[in-house]
Amino acid sequence: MPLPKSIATVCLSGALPDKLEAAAVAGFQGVEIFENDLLTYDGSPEEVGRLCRDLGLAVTIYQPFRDFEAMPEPQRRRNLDRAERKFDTMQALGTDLILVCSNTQPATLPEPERAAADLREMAGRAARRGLRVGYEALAWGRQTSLWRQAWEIVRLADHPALGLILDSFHTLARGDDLAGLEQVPADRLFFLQLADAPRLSMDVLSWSRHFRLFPGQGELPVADFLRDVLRAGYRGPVSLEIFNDEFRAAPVRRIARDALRSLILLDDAVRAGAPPETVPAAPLPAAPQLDGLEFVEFAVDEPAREQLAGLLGTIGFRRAGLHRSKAVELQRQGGVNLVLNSEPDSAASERFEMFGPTVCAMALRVDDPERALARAQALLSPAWQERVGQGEQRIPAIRAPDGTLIYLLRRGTDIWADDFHLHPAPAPAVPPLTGIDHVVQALAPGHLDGFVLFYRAVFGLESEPVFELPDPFGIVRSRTLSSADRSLRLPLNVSESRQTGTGRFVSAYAGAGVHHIAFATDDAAALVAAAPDAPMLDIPENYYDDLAARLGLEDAQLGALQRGHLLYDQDGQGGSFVHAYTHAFQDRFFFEIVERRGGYDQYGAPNAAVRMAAQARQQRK
Ligand SMILES: O=C(O)c1ccc(O)c(O)c1
Ligand SMILES: [Mg+2]
Repeated sequence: MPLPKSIATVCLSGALPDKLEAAAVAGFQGVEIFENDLLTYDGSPEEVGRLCRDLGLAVTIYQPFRDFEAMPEPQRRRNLDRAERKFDTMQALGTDLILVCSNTQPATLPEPERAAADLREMAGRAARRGLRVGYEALAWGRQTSLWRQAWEIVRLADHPALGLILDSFHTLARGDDLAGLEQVPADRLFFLQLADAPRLSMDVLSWSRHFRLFPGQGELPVADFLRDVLRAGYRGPVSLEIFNDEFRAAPVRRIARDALRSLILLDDAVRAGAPPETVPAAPLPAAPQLDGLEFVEFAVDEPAREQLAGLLGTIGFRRAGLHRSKAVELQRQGGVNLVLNSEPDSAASERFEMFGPTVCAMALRVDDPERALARAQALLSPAWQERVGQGEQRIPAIRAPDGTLIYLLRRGTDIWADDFHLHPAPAPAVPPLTGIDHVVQALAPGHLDGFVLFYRAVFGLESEPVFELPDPFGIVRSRTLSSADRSLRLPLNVSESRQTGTGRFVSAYAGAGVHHIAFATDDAAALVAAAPDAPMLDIPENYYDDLAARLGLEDAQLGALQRGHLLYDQDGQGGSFVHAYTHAFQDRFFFEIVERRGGYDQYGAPNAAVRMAAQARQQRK
């Protein structure tokens, strides 16, 4: 049996009953009741305790109890009286554990013996009522800011009702680790809180109060931390304590589901090396081996289908097949398949009715679709089954967090011959595309961390740190997820401004969606030269002047780039990147042609501002 999963009410939005219900529906077994959530609620602690029991939730802890230890008199006495009143609340709630976080007051005395004596007194009073006290080092505590200091005080106090509480954020944010934890007797480890975070350079209090993330969304080694705690013998609940401004503002059910998904993934990450009784008996089905995108599907109607086929035709796409029973056509250029779906009464038409022309599905080639689907389901992403015609293939699918369908195809199988009448394609007039290099999605603010967790968890993608890209009308934040072999690359863009290209796209779609698709080629200049009708985005001369100055390109190379409206980037290891953009289709999504040379592994971020300014000009024409 894995350890019980718990979540602090502070992670979730809404009134206290909404938080509790969301935690229970997601599948948590316990909750930490945050004092503020109780104080602001108009029901008694008894009612809250009853509600938790009715929902099948244990109240794992009541917290926080602040600024208690090592205070001079008369605060010392007052604090002990205050503790008695909190014990009453705990008994009404039905929990036996209170979290005392280390004192942040300037008046606290620099005397561990005093802190220990006060905690011992509090623990003695708690024990008389069958209650316990846990002591946690806040990273910004006045005298106690490291777990080893907190342990030293607990050890000195030496009371069976007093133990240590560990919180991954406070330890990892300080660059500290758990070396030496095995010296702490396991029955002194009272509680475990987990939180991840992005690496930020700011004061640790603000970082902790606003930017914590669920494990797997950030950059801290939370799995290693958990493994160390389990190895030290801890057997209590594993509890998420995430202070995050976006989570507090988001729909509570969505955040609660992300929370549980993060713990399911974490259980699996620590399997190797964790005591077997602390993790689920069955491992998660392994993440799929990915082999790129077999197709991307657009929801269109007849006029949009014709216009989109027209735009694609300028870069060499041709109609290569028609579906046997549905209004669906296959457009193909080299190794790229795009499906244009105008079938009424389908998942695609539903998307089209809501949003207009938009990407409604992506198909991933995987080693084992059934295993990939089982993993997705185990990670709380339900299967989706599209209506199929007689004799047609059933393709397993799941839905991305924005509702986009993700089909799972067995790599190496031909999915086209059964369902499509295929036409022999005429020899292309332009150099062939070799595949889909990347697919960029624009997300509504507040959705990035949930998407990152979904793709990391379900598909085992790796994520890169956030880039900030300047659009003329605001900042676009971009974080890329990709498979280790780079056969799948998914940059995710978010903008707080509604005026940026990303922001306008998101408001037009009232949500998230594919904002652009980059096609790979071996020779971008040749492709653009052979596609004179392609509406390529104009790039200002200043850009090429700067390129010459910055990178010292030769005149011939510079001239070729400029003629082709091509952008250029280099990495420090001899790799380079040549890319160009089409105009947007109906001011919605657009296409990019990319050529990677010499192992270049980025996305031309230095050129993003030039591209976004050119698109803003284009949009105003
Ligand atoms: O930010 C705080 O004050 C705070 C309170 C309680 C905790 O458990 C914690 O980790 C932080
Ligand atoms: Mg904590």
